[in-house]
Amino acid sequence: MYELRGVTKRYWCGAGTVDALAGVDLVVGDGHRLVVQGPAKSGKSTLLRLLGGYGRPTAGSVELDGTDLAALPEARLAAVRAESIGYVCGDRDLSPALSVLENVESALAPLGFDGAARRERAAAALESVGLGACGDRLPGELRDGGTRRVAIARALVKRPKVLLADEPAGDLEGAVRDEIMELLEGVWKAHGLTFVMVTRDSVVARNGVIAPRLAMIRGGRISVAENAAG
Ligand SMILES: Nc1ncnc2c1ncn2[C@@H]1O[C@H](COP(=O)(O)OP(=O)(O)OP(=O)(O)O)[C@@H](O)[C@H]1O
Repeated sequence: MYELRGVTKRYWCGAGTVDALAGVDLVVGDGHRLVVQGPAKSGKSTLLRLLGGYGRPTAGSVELDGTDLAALPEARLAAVRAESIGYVCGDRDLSPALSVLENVESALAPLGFDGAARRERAAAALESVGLGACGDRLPGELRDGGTRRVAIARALVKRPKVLLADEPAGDLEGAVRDEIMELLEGVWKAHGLTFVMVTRDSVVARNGVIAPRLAMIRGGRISVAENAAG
């Protein structure tokens, strides 16, 4: 469960400052899902990064299961990220020179699995996103949203309790975009994950299957527009 209280994130750039988040209060229950939609530069990625334990707020607290991530020493924070948080950020974290299987396996490197266990888990994660037969390919050889599926498998392979997605269907259109959203919906249902997604795209945000609970973010301030049990 996430509980954010009074979260501000201020960046210093040049002579000025930007409050990317300006006093955010937010609760996301265990196994619930939340979609946050807002325009460019409204604070979406900053919010998701703080939920993921990347960076610390300037003020306020970001609690995951009662632990304030902002107060953890860096090594503990890195451990929480590696064990508990799956992060999908388009497909830019994939290594083009590694095979699809190796890309997924690499998420397990900090967790101390031996090679056979890594391969077994990675193969299962690829199977779960419909890429069971593609492990030997390079990411660049996949088509039609395939690299997004690899990125989702890479986030899932550690079996996290939280899945965070930053524009997971960004740049995709039509049927391929819908397939990725349906995949995420299926993942959420199958794994009982706490799921938070941020997007500029109001079509994605309002996609009925994925967004029973929708929040809007503007200028670093968040408001939950619809509040089903999601
Ligand atoms: N590392 C940084 N240094 C300085 N300013 C930053 C930094 N990261 C973000 N910002 C600023 O904080 C504000 C919010 O940025 P953020 O990336 O969180 O918004 P966003 O809604 O994800 O935007 P986009 O949809 O364009 O990716 C913007 O004004 C941005 O320029």
